[in-house]
Amino acid sequence: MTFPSLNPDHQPLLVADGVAKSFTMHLRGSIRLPVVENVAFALHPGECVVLGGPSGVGKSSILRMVYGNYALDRGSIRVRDPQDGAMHDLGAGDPRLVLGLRERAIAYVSQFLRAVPRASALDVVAEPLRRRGVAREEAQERASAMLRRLNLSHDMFDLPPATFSGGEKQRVNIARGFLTDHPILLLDEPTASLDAANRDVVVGMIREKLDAGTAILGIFHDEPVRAAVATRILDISSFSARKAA
Ligand SMILES: Nc1ncnc2c1ncn2[C@@H]1O[C@H](COP(=O)(O)OP(=O)(O)OP(=O)(O)O)[C@@H](O)[C@H]1O
Repeated sequence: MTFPSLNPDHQPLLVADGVAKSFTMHLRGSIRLPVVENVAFALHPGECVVLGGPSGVGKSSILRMVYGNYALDRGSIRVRDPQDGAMHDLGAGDPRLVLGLRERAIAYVSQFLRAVPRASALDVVAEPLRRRGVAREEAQERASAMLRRLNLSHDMFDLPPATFSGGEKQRVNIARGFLTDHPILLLDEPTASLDAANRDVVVGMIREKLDAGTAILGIFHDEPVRAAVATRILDISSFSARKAA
């Protein structure tokens, strides 16, 4: 007998509650810049929640808080750890917890690749798999297949991505983020620098992730991509701290 409440498909993988964020501009007389407040949402397996709202409303800031890059002023962001099935508050600011959840629960495709000097594109893509214990040969084979799917020229696989074009770097970044099976995937404008053909490849990859039960939280300014992948739009304007300020 199974209990519905124990079915992982019915349980959220991430719950944000009462989240507030402001920035203090220390070089500008410590002016406080409120951004968002009372941010509350849940993310379930197989859904793609797209953060919407005008420029500067706080979409990237929310994504960065969810990845543990930005501290929260208030509230909690609880994330399910596949290791013990329990929800842990990433917003509490424990760096070991943040690193552990990045290892096991949350993958992030940022807008820009932060390449390791001298590491080849293939190694940059394979590295998260290697850290998860996959043997070097298998990790490189899977990385290579992913880069081929994203139409990166084979000549570039052994080169460091530092000198690649914007779209080439973005494809390396996408391949790296999509190769592992983290239950939560954060996407910050993954198709911004891509041509139409590669944009379609990425839409296909996002849909496969959703079919496999991955929960996606993302920012997509590209309207056709957004329409093709979003299961729900979360309008961040409703959490803006500025309208009340
Ligand atoms: N590190 C930071 N220091 C100071 N202010 C910041 C910082 N990061 C973001 N902000 C400010 O917070 C506000 C929200 O920025 P954010 O990048 O989250 O918006 P956004 O909705 O993602 O915008 P866009 O759609 O233009 O990318 C902006 O006014 C921005 O200037």
